[in-house]
Amino acid sequence: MKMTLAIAFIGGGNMAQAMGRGIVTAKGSGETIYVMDRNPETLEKWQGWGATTGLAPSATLSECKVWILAVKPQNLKEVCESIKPYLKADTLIISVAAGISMASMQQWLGHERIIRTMPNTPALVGMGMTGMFASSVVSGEDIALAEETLSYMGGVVKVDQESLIDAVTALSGSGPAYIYLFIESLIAGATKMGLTEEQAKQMAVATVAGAAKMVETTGETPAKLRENVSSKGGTTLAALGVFYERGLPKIVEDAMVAAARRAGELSKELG
Ligand SMILES: NC(=O)C1=CN([C@@H]2O[C@H](COP(=O)(O)OP(=O)(O)OC[C@H]3O[C@@H](n4cnc5c(N)ncnc54)[C@H](OP(=O)(O)O)[C@@H]3O)[C@@H](O)[C@H]2O)C=CC1
Ligand SMILES: O=C(O)[C@@H]1CCC=N1
Repeated sequence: MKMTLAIAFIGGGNMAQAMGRGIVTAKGSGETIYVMDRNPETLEKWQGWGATTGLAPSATLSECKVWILAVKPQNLKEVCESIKPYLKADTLIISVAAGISMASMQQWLGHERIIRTMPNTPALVGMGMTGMFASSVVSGEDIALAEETLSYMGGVVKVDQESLIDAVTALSGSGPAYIYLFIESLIAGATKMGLTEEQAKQMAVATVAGAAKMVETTGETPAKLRENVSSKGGTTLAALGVFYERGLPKIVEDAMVAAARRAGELSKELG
């Protein structure tokens, strides 16, 4: 027997699929999920996970208590206007859109029960991180429901000011891309030194994952763990010297500021 629909993804692309996959893995099936996306090829993947799908807004949306808004910020206003007729008073909206303010979504939807979140794509493997902000009109029950939904994808951190969602975007939302660039660079450096692509990838991935796990589990600061690797007069200090000389910490800070600034620009341009 088909299970009752519970969650609707509005937009079924990259971020929604990462989140959906987290739910499917945790629940064993996508039968409680409804996905609305205008691309039939995108929907095929969801159908393979057991989800119900639709190409355009329909009454099926009203069957779902939680709606996850997962279209690009540029598409959000038109999408909100198209789904608005199917909203019920108790529908809980979770937005994952970068830069779009709570006030704009409340206005476009004529609805107050909205939670703003910033997830990341490692949700796909249950190792996501989501920052969330709920306004004072959202009940404790709805916040708990949002946290439960998001916990299928990994960790959840609540922030108490909406503006901090831009900082979350600059750290964990966009962050996987920074780490992928670092991994790409490690692989490129190692293959130039003669390791095969496969060997380099295996070592780069294990190094990044191992270092992150050390920070998570040892209770040591990242700075102390870095010092533990850095033998006096050794190889690590030779490498770190280049990173400092070229200003890596400042480069990272500037990059994060650029991401947060872009979120602010999206807000000004789109709502
Ligand atoms: N990707 C990431 O790592 C992260 C993304 N986000 C946020 O997630 C949101 C989605 O991003 P992402 O998944 O990368 O984007 P995608 O483009 O991969 O997915 C959005 C999907 O929604 C569809 N869509 C757009 N408009 C409509 C419409 N009117 N009706 C039906 N379907 C529609 C798109 O179709 P089409 O392609 O035809 O436009 C596309 O399939 C963004 O707001 C982004 O800020 C947040 C955190 C991380
Ligand atoms: O690049 C973007 O705008 C989205 C938001 C965070 C990650 N991807």
